[in-house]
Amino acid sequence: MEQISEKKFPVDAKDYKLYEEVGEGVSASVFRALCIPLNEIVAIKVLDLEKCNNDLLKKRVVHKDGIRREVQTMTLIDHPNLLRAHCSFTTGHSLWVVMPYMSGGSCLHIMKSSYPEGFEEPVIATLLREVLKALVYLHAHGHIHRDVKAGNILIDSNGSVKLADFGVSACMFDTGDRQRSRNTFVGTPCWMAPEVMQQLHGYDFKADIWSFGITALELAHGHAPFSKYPPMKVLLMTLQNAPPGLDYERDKRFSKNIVSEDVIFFQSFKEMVAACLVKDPKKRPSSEKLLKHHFFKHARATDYLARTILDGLSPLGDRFRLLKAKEADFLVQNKALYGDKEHLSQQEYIRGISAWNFNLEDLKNQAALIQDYDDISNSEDPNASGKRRDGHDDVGFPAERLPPERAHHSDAAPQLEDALNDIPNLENSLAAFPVKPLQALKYDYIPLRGCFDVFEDDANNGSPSWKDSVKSDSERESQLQSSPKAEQEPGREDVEDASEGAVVQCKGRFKVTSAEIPPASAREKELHSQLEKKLHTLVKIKEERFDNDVRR
Ligand SMILES: Nc1ncnc2c1ncn2[C@@H]1O[C@H](COP(=O)(O)OP(=O)(O)OP(=O)(O)O)[C@@H](O)[C@H]1O
Repeated sequence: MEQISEKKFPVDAKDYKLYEEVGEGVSASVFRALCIPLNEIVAIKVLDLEKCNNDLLKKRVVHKDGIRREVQTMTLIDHPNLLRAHCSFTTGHSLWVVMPYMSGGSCLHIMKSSYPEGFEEPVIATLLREVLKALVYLHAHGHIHRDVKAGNILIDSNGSVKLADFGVSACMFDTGDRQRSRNTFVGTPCWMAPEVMQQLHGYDFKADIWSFGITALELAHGHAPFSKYPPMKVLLMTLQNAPPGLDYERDKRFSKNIVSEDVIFFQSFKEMVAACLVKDPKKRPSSEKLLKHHFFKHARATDYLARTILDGLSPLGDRFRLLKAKEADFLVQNKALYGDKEHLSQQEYIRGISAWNFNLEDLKNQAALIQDYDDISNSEDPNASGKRRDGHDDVGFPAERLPPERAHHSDAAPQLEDALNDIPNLENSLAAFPVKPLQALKYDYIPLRGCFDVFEDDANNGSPSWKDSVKSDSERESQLQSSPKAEQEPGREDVEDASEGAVVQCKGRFKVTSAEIPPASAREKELHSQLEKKLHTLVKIKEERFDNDVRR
């Protein structure tokens, strides 16, 4: 039992009156509640400890130790932008964490209810600045948050912003078992940094900077890049594709007038995101440095949030109920399409499901993407599928589009050999991967794969061809080059410019530039191809294991 706040919050369930449910996560339900002796409204996160012990959650590293760590972190931290627990206690099989009630709810909920296409620029800048202040504090105190995303950014009625959910946070100063937890695979796939997925050399607080960049895009678009894809595909895409970023064509609502403030905003926003989404963590700025980025000059006082995005919103409980009802409808309507409910029951997806659409065009696009993977694998080794069935030896890694930091190395071949040697680590990482890849990578469910969609525009729908879209984008880019922008701000030397190099390939709206494709020697090519095959097999093995687990 713990007690931290200056006010004495009681540590007995009978002193609280639970009202409506206002949130739900993988491991917990959150209720609005009254603290009777203090006559104060609070939020209580109720974690079912029994449930947290089940196998699936264990895989997600949300077991009792994780929960204990979360509560510990929540009680020790002390920063206005971090959600601090008042107290915690167990009652029956549950752990109750009592915290301040954030009546605006999470940014994710607000977007789902009222801003499905994302927020306006000053709102984004304000939200992100507040989150970044929290990260500066956490990092300075040796913590990695590991789950930065819009769903964990909470807003109070006066517009104050707090970063929540330390369920997967880790301490940089941990040793022994705790340190090993930094070599595990935790977080939410869309927001997860490549080095967290790869687990080749561990990771540090720069993983939060990547997630922060993804969150920036999430707030701008209403959903995270790749969010329509199932987790295993997100993993492949994050590792293989060029980092996502703001795209002039797609995001021109942020730069309505070519000579206005909007262009400056767009350019600084784009640069800030590009700085975060560099695959080499060493090249990402620290949170402290990022906070100095001129993008944050567009941020306002937090009461601006109360006057804008919170204005006119219905009470959090009502919004939550509505979203849940939509999700339930979706499940009923699509049960026939998607098969048994088990396939849909991964919490990460259910929570995002209300914004999903079924889109035939996109289904085709996704099928085409998957075909690419099949082709690569099959063309390079006609016996590959037979080998995969045999098991562990033939496990793999993405090769052709390795991260640029690797591709640029002149001694790429030894690094690839390293990567091949590290395959067992990657396999372990994937073994801890929490959720079943849905159908997109399921070769035995071809008619179903990739049927989920969130927003059409992600998949280049309706674009005449990728070449056209790239051309128009680069034309606009060159217009922007001559516009006033602060490229020379301090810290830019750290920023990898994802736009350098000619665009040679385009998947959806994401470009692969020549800078990212190494001039490969024969040995490198051979290693690339081996790695690629091995990753395919690894993904298949993981899926089969998951299927077996679910059947059991
Ligand atoms: N203090 C609070 N006030 C209001 N709403 C809250 C509060 N804490 C959490 N919520 C709501 O409940 C949701 C789930 O909470 P939380 O993220 O802590 O659960 P979780 O099981 O740890 O989720 P995750 O899936 O992110 O691990 C949040 O997204 C938010 O909408």
